Amino acid sequence: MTDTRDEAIIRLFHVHKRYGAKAALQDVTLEIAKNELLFVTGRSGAGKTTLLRLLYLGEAVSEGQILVDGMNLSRIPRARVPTLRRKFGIIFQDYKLIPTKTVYENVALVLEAAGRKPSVIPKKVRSVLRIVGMEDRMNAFPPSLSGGEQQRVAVARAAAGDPKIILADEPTGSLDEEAAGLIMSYLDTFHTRGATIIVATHDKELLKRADTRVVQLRDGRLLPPAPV
Ligand SMILES: Nc1ncnc2c1ncn2[C@@H]1O[C@H](COP(=O)(O)OP(=O)(O)OP(=O)(O)O)[C@@H](O)[C@H]1O
Repeated sequence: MTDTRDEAIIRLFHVHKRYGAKAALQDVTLEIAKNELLFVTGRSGAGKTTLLRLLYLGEAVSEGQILVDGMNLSRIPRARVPTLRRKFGIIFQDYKLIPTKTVYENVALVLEAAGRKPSVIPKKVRSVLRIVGMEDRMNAFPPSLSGGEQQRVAVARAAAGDPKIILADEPTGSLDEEAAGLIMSYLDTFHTRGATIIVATHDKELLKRADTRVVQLRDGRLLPPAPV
């Protein structure tokens, strides 16, 4: 008999997150399977970013439990937080690239911080930049790139360390349709290579994809799945 629980890489049990009197998430229970690609949607303020932040201990839950790849986030000692964070690659809507470092350096920094051997870093950086079509711009500085190009570098940076989980917070929010489609195609590539991917988005074009599970937050609560 298959135990479906073993296939989950992330589990949230009755998770609440409060900021003072504001309930950003209320009683969220959710399982995300290994190598799933999941969209989290909902209006501005519904709790999408909060949900992503809780997964890598960017914030702690107020109540409830989260398990990530076997780690119970309520119980992990501070010394193990870097081990948790290395499971994630994170893509932000506003790219968050370092403007004074080149494209190459922005990606290499993540690998250096993760303690990768210096001898393997150049090959790895070139390989992820090649996937997102930015290898020929590796000596450019982010301010000289378009928004779509910066986001492609941000995707490469998130994927460079071969994280088990990639979180993307409105990754196409400031891009036109064509650039947004490219970003999603690169995320699909890393998904095919085995990553679990969670995308928080309002982008109606992305949400039209028939093959991807969509969960919806409203005022911090997860809506029940729509009947099929
Ligand atoms: N650090 C914080 N302090 C206080 N309130 C916060 C904080 N972070 C989020 N909130 C509140 O929690 C609620 C959920 O915010 P969150 O950023 O998760 O929403 P979101 O769905 O990601 O919205 P958007 O699509 O606009 O990014 C909002 O009402 C927000 O104002």
